[in-house]
Amino acid sequence: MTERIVVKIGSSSLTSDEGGLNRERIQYFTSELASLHKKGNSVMLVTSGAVAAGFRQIGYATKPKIVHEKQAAAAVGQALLMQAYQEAFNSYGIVAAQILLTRADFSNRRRIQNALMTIEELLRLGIIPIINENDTVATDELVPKFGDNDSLSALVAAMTKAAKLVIITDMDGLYTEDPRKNPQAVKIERVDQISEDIMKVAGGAGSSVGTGGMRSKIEAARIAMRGGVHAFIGKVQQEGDLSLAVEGNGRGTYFDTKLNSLPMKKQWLGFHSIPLGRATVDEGAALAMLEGGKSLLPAGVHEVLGEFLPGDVIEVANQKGEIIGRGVVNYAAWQIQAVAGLTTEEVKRRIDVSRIEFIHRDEWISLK
Ligand SMILES: Nc1ncnc2c1ncn2[C@@H]1O[C@H](COP(=O)(O)OP(=O)(O)O)[C@@H](O)[C@H]1O
Ligand SMILES: N[C@@H](CCC(=O)OP(=O)(O)O)C(=O)O
Repeated sequence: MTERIVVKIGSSSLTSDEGGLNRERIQYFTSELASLHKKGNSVMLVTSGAVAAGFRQIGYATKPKIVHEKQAAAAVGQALLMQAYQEAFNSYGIVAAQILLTRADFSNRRRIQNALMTIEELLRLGIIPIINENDTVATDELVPKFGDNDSLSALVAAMTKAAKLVIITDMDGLYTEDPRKNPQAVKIERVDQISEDIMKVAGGAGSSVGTGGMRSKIEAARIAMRGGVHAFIGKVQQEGDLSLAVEGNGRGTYFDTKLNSLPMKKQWLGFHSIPLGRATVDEGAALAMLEGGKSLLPAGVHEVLGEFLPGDVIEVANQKGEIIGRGVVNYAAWQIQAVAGLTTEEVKRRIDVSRIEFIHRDEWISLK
């Protein structure tokens, strides 16, 4: 069976603690990816390693921590990384393309649509898109950053409606604790649902070149699963390991989902839109939205915060303060404040709105 597959490779798998690219590893991963590609799969690669590849080249002794130093290292390292991949893929007769994205690109529907159309065209031509965060423009201060590439890879997988996301790291899966800290930790083979307990076992980065650790990988698996993508987190080391991972026999943890892929509009709403307010709803309304697939009427709204206009996105919380989803509102903040808790007849008497639903079910995504 041929599939659309996103493979993410972390810095820890491509470079050493001392910095610089490990060419042998690049050669190995490329041959694994080429063999997936040869079988007719549409393969996308999300790769880290720009900072780790570049810092030694420009004379830093260790992986930099200051933003502009990291960016300088990435600017040098990204070119080295791409050059190494291009050469390696060329030896298999495969053309590779570079795509650099930021979180801001995802929050703008037009921009991400353009990026997706480019990716579609590349895949149609049998080219492997090689994706990384655009480190030289993304900083925590100016443009929100992914930081690690785990969530970037999950968003790419969900947006392109991939069947699988393979996150390659230096550990052969998720353990009950970080095995570097507790060698007695036990491997978790399968996860069907990402519960609070699963989030708790995942710790931070293990090596000095890694960034997100297991926590960001689990978060990525959660985004992928929500978008209908099966995820795998693990290690590939020997010939054929990547194909084994894709086929379900890899050395790692599998995160299986029963959900279908989400339409682009709902993905944008759930994961990339910027909410401008929050409405707290009563228990009945929360249940009707989450389990009955119903719209939210003013009667179920308890409290509203923020300044928003019709067409803006807000978060919806239950009475415990937990966020249960996001939706596009049909009312301005002052309008819903005036009619929260009132019956539909009463609302119609008091204000004039184009649609009676405060949030229509077609403009809503549940995040519970
Ligand atoms: N529960 C856990 N199970 C496995 N690894 C864990 C766990 N908690 C933390 N880790 C650490 O996460 C590291 C992998 O993340 P990271 O260093 O960011 O790698 P990468 O560069 O591949 O993204 C492992 O080396 C490991 O030390
Ligand atoms: N965009 C950055 C990624 C930073 C990073 O270390 O990420 P990761 O190894 O995936 O945890 C780079 O290429 O260096």
